[in-house]
Amino acid sequence: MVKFIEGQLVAEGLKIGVVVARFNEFINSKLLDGALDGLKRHGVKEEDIEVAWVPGAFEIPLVAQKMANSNKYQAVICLGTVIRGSTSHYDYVCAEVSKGVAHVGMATGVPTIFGVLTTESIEQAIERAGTKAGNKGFESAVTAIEMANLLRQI
Ligand SMILES: Nc1c(NC[C@H](O)[C@H](O)[C@H](O)CO)[nH]c(=O)[nH]c1=O
Ligand SMILES: CC(=O)[C@@H](O)COP(=O)(O)O
Repeated sequence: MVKFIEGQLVAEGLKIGVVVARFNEFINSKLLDGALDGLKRHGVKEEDIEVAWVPGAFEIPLVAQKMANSNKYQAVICLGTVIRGSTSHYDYVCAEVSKGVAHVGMATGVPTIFGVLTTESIEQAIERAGTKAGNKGFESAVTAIEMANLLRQI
Protein backbone atom coordinates (compact mmCIF):
# COMPACT_ATOMS: atom_id res chain seq x y z
CA MET A 1 0.00 0.00 0.00
CA VAL A 2 1.52 3.33 -1.05
CA LYS A 3 1.49 6.00 1.61
CA PHE A 4 0.90 9.44 0.15
CA ILE A 5 1.87 12.49 2.17
CA GLU A 6 0.28 15.84 1.39
CA GLY A 7 0.15 19.17 3.17
CA GLN A 8 -3.38 20.28 3.96
CA LEU A 9 -4.53 23.84 3.44
CA VAL A 10 -5.48 24.29 7.07
CA ALA A 11 -3.53 26.97 8.83
CA GLU A 12 -4.83 27.40 12.38
CA GLY A 13 -1.88 27.70 14.75
CA LEU A 14 0.73 28.38 12.07
CA LYS A 15 3.11 31.30 12.57
CA ILE A 16 4.31 32.87 9.35
CA GLY A 17 7.06 35.40 8.62
CA VAL A 18 6.85 37.61 5.55
CA VAL A 19 9.73 39.55 3.98
CA VAL A 20 8.71 42.20 1.46
CA ALA A 21 10.82 44.60 -0.59
CA ARG A 22 10.13 48.34 -0.75
CA PHE A 23 11.60 48.62 -4.27
CA ASN A 24 8.54 48.61 -6.56
CA GLU A 25 6.38 49.10 -3.47
CA PHE A 26 3.38 49.92 -5.65
CA ILE A 27 3.37 46.29 -6.84
CA ASN A 28 4.70 44.69 -3.67
CA SER A 29 1.99 46.19 -1.46
CA LYS A 30 -0.52 44.31 -3.65
CA LEU A 31 1.48 41.10 -3.27
CA LEU A 32 1.48 41.64 0.48
CA ASP A 33 -2.29 42.24 0.49
CA GLY A 34 -2.71 38.97 -1.42
CA ALA A 35 -0.44 37.06 0.95
CA LEU A 36 -2.19 38.36 4.06
CA ASP A 37 -5.58 37.58 2.53
CA GLY A 38 -4.44 34.04 1.67
CA LEU A 39 -3.05 33.42 5.15
CA LYS A 40 -6.03 34.82 7.04
CA ARG A 41 -8.64 33.11 4.88
CA HIS A 42 -6.99 29.77 5.58
CA GLY A 43 -7.05 30.37 9.33
CA VAL A 44 -3.79 32.11 10.26
CA LYS A 45 -4.41 34.66 13.03
CA GLU A 46 -3.24 38.24 12.48
CA GLU A 47 -1.09 38.07 15.62
CA ASP A 48 0.72 35.03 14.16
CA ILE A 49 1.96 36.98 11.12
CA GLU A 50 5.06 39.19 11.17
CA VAL A 51 6.08 41.32 8.20
CA ALA A 52 9.61 42.68 7.66
CA TRP A 53 10.20 45.35 5.01
CA VAL A 54 13.60 45.38 3.29
CA PRO A 55 15.03 47.90 0.80
CA GLY A 56 15.06 45.69 -2.30
CA ALA A 57 14.83 42.11 -3.49
CA PHE A 58 18.59 41.69 -3.09
CA GLU A 59 18.19 42.14 0.69
CA ILE A 60 15.41 39.54 1.04
CA PRO A 61 17.54 36.40 1.65
CA LEU A 62 19.44 37.78 4.66
CA VAL A 63 16.29 38.79 6.51
CA ALA A 64 14.49 35.59 5.47
CA GLN A 65 17.42 33.62 6.88
CA LYS A 66 17.26 35.46 10.20
CA MET A 67 13.52 34.84 10.41
CA ALA A 68 13.91 31.16 9.50
CA ASN A 69 16.66 30.68 12.08
CA SER A 70 14.58 32.29 14.83
CA ASN A 71 12.43 29.15 15.23
CA LYS A 72 9.41 31.45 15.48
CA TYR A 73 7.82 30.61 12.13
CA GLN A 74 6.70 27.46 10.31
CA ALA A 75 7.25 29.21 6.95
CA VAL A 76 8.72 32.41 5.56
CA ILE A 77 7.19 34.11 2.52
CA CYS A 78 9.42 36.32 0.38
CA LEU A 79 7.77 39.00 -1.75
CA GLY A 80 9.32 41.39 -4.25
CA THR A 81 9.33 42.53 -7.85
CA VAL A 82 12.31 42.79 -10.16
CA ILE A 83 11.55 44.53 -13.46
CA ARG A 84 14.07 44.45 -16.30
CA GLY A 85 15.75 47.79 -16.96
CA SER A 86 18.29 48.73 -19.60
CA THR A 87 21.37 47.27 -17.92
CA SER A 88 22.36 43.85 -16.60
CA HIS A 89 21.37 44.85 -13.04
CA TYR A 90 18.14 42.83 -13.37
CA ASP A 91 20.07 39.59 -13.93
CA TYR A 92 22.22 40.10 -10.84
CA VAL A 93 19.28 40.91 -8.57
CA CYS A 94 17.20 37.99 -9.91
CA ALA A 95 20.09 35.54 -9.56
CA GLU A 96 20.86 36.51 -5.97
CA VAL A 97 17.31 36.63 -4.69
CA SER A 98 16.32 33.32 -6.26
CA LYS A 99 19.50 31.54 -5.17
CA GLY A 100 19.34 33.16 -1.74
CA VAL A 101 15.74 32.25 -1.02
CA ALA A 102 16.31 28.65 -2.13
CA HIS A 103 19.43 28.48 0.05
CA VAL A 104 17.56 29.70 3.13
CA GLY A 105 14.98 26.95 2.77
CA MET A 106 17.58 24.24 2.26
CA ALA A 107 19.91 25.47 5.01
CA THR A 108 17.27 26.01 7.69
CA GLY A 109 14.63 23.41 6.87
CA VAL A 110 11.97 26.11 7.11
CA PRO A 111 9.88 26.41 3.94
CA THR A 112 10.95 29.69 2.36
CA ILE A 113 8.62 30.68 -0.41
CA PHE A 114 9.69 32.49 -3.59
CA GLY A 115 6.98 35.06 -4.16
CA VAL A 116 9.20 37.36 -6.18
CA LEU A 117 8.02 38.55 -9.59
CA THR A 118 10.74 38.70 -12.25
CA THR A 119 9.26 40.49 -15.23
CA GLU A 120 10.13 42.14 -18.52
CA SER A 121 7.75 45.04 -17.93
CA ILE A 122 5.70 46.81 -15.29
CA GLU A 123 2.57 45.57 -17.08
CA GLN A 124 3.59 41.95 -16.52
CA ALA A 125 4.12 42.74 -12.85
CA ILE A 126 0.72 44.41 -12.46
CA GLU A 127 -0.94 41.41 -14.13
CA ARG A 128 0.53 39.14 -11.44
CA ALA A 129 -0.25 41.39 -8.48
CA GLY A 130 -3.99 41.03 -8.30
CA THR A 131 -5.20 41.57 -11.84
CA LYS A 132 -5.52 39.23 -14.81
CA ALA A 133 -2.86 36.67 -13.88
CA GLY A 134 -3.87 36.34 -10.22
CA ASN A 135 -1.84 37.41 -7.22
CA LYS A 136 1.57 35.84 -6.58
CA GLY A 137 1.31 36.88 -2.94
CA PHE A 138 -1.88 34.88 -2.44
CA GLU A 139 -0.33 31.87 -4.23
CA SER A 140 2.73 32.16 -1.99
CA ALA A 141 0.55 32.10 1.12
CA VAL A 142 -1.15 28.88 -0.02
CA THR A 143 2.24 27.35 -0.84
CA ALA A 144 3.59 28.31 2.60
CA ILE A 145 0.65 26.64 4.37
CA GLU A 146 0.91 23.48 2.27
CA MET A 147 4.66 23.18 2.81
CA ALA A 148 4.48 23.87 6.55
CA ASN A 149 1.89 21.11 6.94
CA LEU A 150 3.75 18.72 4.62
CA LEU A 151 7.03 19.03 6.50
CA ARG A 152 5.32 18.30 9.82
CA GLN A 153 4.42 14.85 8.49
CA ILE A 154 7.84 13.76 7.21
N1 LIG B 1 16.14 47.03 -9.58
C1 LIG B 1 15.48 46.42 -8.58
C2 LIG B 1 16.04 46.35 -7.30
N2 LIG B 1 17.23 46.88 -7.07
C3 LIG B 1 17.73 47.15 -5.75
C4 LIG B 1 18.37 45.94 -5.11
O1 LIG B 1 17.42 44.98 -4.76
C5 LIG B 1 19.11 46.35 -3.84
O2 LIG B 1 18.20 46.91 -2.93
C6 LIG B 1 20.24 47.34 -4.07
O3 LIG B 1 21.09 46.89 -5.09
C7 LIG B 1 21.06 47.52 -2.77
O4 LIG B 1 21.65 46.30 -2.35
N3 LIG B 1 15.34 45.75 -6.30
C8 LIG B 1 14.12 45.20 -6.54
O5 LIG B 1 13.50 44.67 -5.61
N4 LIG B 1 13.57 45.26 -7.76
C9 LIG B 1 14.22 45.86 -8.81
O6 LIG B 1 13.66 45.89 -9.93
C1 LIG C 1 15.75 45.50 -12.35
C2 LIG C 1 16.51 46.64 -12.04
O1 LIG C 1 17.46 46.40 -11.48
C3 LIG C 1 16.23 47.94 -12.64
O2 LIG C 1 15.43 48.76 -11.88
C4 LIG C 1 17.53 48.62 -12.96
O3 LIG C 1 17.33 49.27 -14.13
P1 LIG C 1 18.56 49.62 -15.09
O4 LIG C 1 19.10 48.31 -15.58
O5 LIG C 1 17.90 50.41 -16.20
O6 LIG C 1 19.53 50.40 -14.27
